[in-house]
Parts: sequence; structure tokens; C-alpha cells
Amino acid sequence: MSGPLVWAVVPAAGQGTRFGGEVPKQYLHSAGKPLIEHALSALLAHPRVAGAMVALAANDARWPGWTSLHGKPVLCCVGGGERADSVLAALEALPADVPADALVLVHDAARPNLATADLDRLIDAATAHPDGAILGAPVRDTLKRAAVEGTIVTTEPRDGLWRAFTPQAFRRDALGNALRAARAAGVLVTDEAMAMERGGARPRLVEGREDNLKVTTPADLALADYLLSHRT
Ligand SMILES: Nc1ccn([C@@H]2O[C@H](COP(=O)(O)OP(=O)(O)OP(=O)(O)O)[C@@H](O)[C@H]2O)c(=O)n1
Ligand SMILES: C[C@](O)(CO)[C@H](O)COP(=O)(O)O
Repeated sequence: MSGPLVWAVVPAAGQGTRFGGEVPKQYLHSAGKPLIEHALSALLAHPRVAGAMVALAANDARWPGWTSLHGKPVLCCVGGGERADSVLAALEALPADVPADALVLVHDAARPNLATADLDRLIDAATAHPDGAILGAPVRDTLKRAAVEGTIVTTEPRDGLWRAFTPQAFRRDALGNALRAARAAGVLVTDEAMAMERGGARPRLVEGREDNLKVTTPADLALADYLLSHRT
């Protein structure tokens, strides 16, 4: 297997406010395992992925304490107030022997249904493209801009629009520098590509499966239950 060393970074320090309930959603079970375990396993089962760094909430008492999965190291650190802070904390906590040009795959703990074939194509694209790559899918619905009272203000043009998924794959130091620059500028980035774009990068879009869903609400968990128990 040629190409750069590959490590996963998994932001898992969220509280699941939109989901509700007492248990942060990354620890809710689906098809017999917590969402975070599905996400980590999908990453670490891939032969190119060498290990994972997981960003946890400071008071996380539910972390199972894994130190390895699929025979690979699982490390953890304390995340931050925003997802971007957690990603940067994990990047900065990676072992010193993970080189600057290592490929880092940032993947939400709340996305349990990552397909191996998508991961293959993402790693290949990010290895070949210096600005990195992300999984996503073209928008296929008509998009409406809503007024606060829930009426339609206008229809937004959708040509060329994509939904960004994770993993998002970038070289370790380039991503760390981009996230630190966004933080210094007071810009809250909602994904890693946004930070890279700010610095002029044009990451590759890799079309992935639409069932690589992020569990945000209880309805998403019901869909994840079905998908994970009927995986092909
Ligand atoms: N400060 C934060 C916020 C989010 N995340 C992680 O980033 C991923 C995507 O975030 P999201 O779906 O928004 O999760 P929450 O922040 O938990 O959800 P909410 O916004 O509804 O509270 C999740 O795996 C979440 O655990 C994180 O590591 N650190
Ligand atoms: C990173 C992400 O999953 C790409 O779509 C998304 O931006 C996370 O958003 P969230 O509100 O932090 O869940």
C-alpha cells in the first residue's frame, strides 16, 4: 500500500443539543453498538488507516476507554467548545511521529454509516490532490430560502451546489495551520474544507453515498438503525 501515512481524527465532544435527551448522541446505540464505535470501526478497518485520535468532552464519563480497535491505536484528547476546536485539539494531540504530510481523515463520530468504497476513493483523491478532498453529494432537491415564520422567501439556484459530508482529508500541518488561522481571524468554520478554502485551497469533491448520514435528530437515528442493520 503506497502513499502517505493516514490517521483518523474523530470529533466526539458534542452534547447533541438538537437531538435532545441525556445521552450525547455519539453514545446512543444503533444495530447493537454506539454510533462512535460504528464510525471508528469504519475508519480503522481500512488497511490504510494507521490509528485514530478522538476528541472527547472534558466531562465524558461514557467513553469506553478503547486503546485499540482493529489492532490499531485509539488515542483520545479533550475537545473544545466548537467542533472546529475539537478537531484542532485532536490534530495537535497526534503523536509526534505522525509527519507533517500525513493524511488526516476528519470524520464525525455522529456519522456511523461510512462505506469502505467511499473511504477508498477519498484516500486516493486526497493522496493525488495537494489541496485534499472531501466526501459529499450534489444537491438534488429544489432549495428554498425560508422566512422566520416558515414561508418561502425565494428559490435558491442549486446548480453546482453540493452537501459536504465527512471524512474530509487533508495533510496534517496544512489543516492545522488553516484551522489556527481561522480561529485567529474569529471565523467559525463548520467543516475542515472551509478553513482550507479560506487559505486559497480548492479541495476535491468526491461523490459519496447519500446514506453516510450525520445523526442530528431522533429521526436520523431511526434511519441509521435501518441502514446499519441492513448494510450491504
Ligand atoms: N464542540 C464540539 C461539537 C461537536 N463535536 C462533534 O462534531 C460532530 C458533528 O457535530 P454535531 O452533529 O453538531 O454534534 P453536536 O454538536 O453534539 O450536536 P448539536 O449541535 O445538536 O449539539 C459530532 O460527532 C460531535 O460530537 C465536537 O467534537 N466538539
Ligand atoms: C462537518 C459536517 O458534518 C459537514 O457537513 C457538518 O458541517 C457538521 O455540522 P454540525 O452542525 O457541527 O453537525
